[in-house]
Amino acid sequence: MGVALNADERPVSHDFAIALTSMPPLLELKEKSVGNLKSYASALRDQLKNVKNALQQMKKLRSHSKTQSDSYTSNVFYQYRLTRHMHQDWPKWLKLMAKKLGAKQIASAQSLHPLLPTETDLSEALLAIYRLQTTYKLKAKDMVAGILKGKYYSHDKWGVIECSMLGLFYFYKERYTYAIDWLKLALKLYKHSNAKLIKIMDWTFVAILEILVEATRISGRYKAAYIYANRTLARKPNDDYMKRQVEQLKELSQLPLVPNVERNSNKLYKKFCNRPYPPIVKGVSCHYLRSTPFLKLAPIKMEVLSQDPSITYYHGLLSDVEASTLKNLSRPLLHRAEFFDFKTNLYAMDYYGQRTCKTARLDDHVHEVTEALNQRVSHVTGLLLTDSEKLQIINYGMSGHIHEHIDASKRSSEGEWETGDRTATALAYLTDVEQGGETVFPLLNITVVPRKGSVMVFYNLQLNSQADERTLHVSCPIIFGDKWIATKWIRDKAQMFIRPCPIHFKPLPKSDLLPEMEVTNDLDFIREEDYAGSLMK
Ligand SMILES: O=C(O)CCC(=O)C(=O)O
Ligand SMILES: [Fe+2]
Repeated sequence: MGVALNADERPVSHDFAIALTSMPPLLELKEKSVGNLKSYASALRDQLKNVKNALQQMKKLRSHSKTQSDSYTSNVFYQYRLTRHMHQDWPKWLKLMAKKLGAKQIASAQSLHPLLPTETDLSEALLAIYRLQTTYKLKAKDMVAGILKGKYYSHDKWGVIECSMLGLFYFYKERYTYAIDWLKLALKLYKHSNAKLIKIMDWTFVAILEILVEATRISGRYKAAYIYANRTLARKPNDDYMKRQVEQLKELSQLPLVPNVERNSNKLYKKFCNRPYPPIVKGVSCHYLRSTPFLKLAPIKMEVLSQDPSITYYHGLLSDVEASTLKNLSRPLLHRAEFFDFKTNLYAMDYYGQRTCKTARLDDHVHEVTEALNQRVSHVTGLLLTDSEKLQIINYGMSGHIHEHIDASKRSSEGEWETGDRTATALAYLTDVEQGGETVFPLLNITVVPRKGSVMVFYNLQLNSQADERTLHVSCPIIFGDKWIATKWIRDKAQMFIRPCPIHFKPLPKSDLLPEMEVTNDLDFIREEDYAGSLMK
């Protein structure tokens, strides 16, 4: 349940890290900036040419005067030429020198500035890497080599600055082991990098060493801290703080190595998403569904993943074209995910990174594909989609995920929602995902791998309409790829005669396995703009 922040407190962001749909504008922006910088460089080159020409001309005159024995006053040729040159050419050169260079390009760069990723965007990107690395226990050196969970991907190499930023980010998150790995990698990469460029971006070798001193000292790795402090001092011999550090660390480094225990995330999704890849999906049974006249003509392959609670995976329910149509219909409507706060009965902005995705709702009759999907879901489930919610499309962002949750409202008495609680969820996968992004039911030990065109249906309610807490599920952080889904939440009231509560129904005992879903002030939930902000000041 969320704590809604005031609209004014929301940091401005372009949502670049939140959704992949934001990436094409970012790439366009990059192309524009490159074009602009090229044109600026060409203006500077033209100016340099002018200066060189002027020098050339001057040199010619000077050498002329030196080689001639006759004096300036007696040589009519030289006299006339020099007079003309100094009178006519020089004011021209002066004018060229005074010309404001690249004014057009500077104005264009300034106009692009508000469109650039903000501090919040960068914080979210750092947080995405953090989520990815800590969920899947990835090694920094593997990530830099393009290896994610044992699979190699062609990649844009990260350099000193990317590694240093991550090092500092982990440092602020008090995850020193990761911080040290990233900072050490940054130092290693420094040797093969353009030091001048890195310096322009305010990173120096010694700045990285200084953070390493802190990270190793705070985490109790005194020997390493002593070495880094000495290396820093060698570069900054007058640094009194570092002198004191070296003295203290010399003594501390005699102590046995006992690194401090680091805080570990207790988030369920992290525990359950990091399983061997590819996950083994154990279905109960698999057969063709031919239960209605429609399905007799077009049988659907179904995998029963769980009988109680019922979770079924229907394959080939949507074609590739239909999946693309749903994505395209939603694109203009996508916005940062909100979540329903049952305390306030309002949709609230998700400031705590519980859902790192963009969402949109599509009307049932907006297109023949939305109608067809409804019809097919109704055919395979036998449920009535009257009063069901509008189709929700989700586009996950960088390392996008959804924390553990249940789809039912979790209230004991139905009724606040006029059409009843969410009997079932029909979740259509609109993309395959290269790695990660599985839907996991931790309490049932079920992992569902997204398959484009397949629809997974699970029942959220017991037959007495109370939430079935065993359906707790998460969407694991995407490791590589693009994940889109379409979710249809089917409401309870319409199923009154289809799913009646039997007379001798025994409700499930209240589960104490269900995590408390209140937003806590756990560091995992804290938006990291403060950290990234402080990195850049
Ligand atoms: O994307 C997924 O795998 C799960 C989505 C989900 O749980 C939801 O939208 O409620
Ligand atoms: Fe869900």
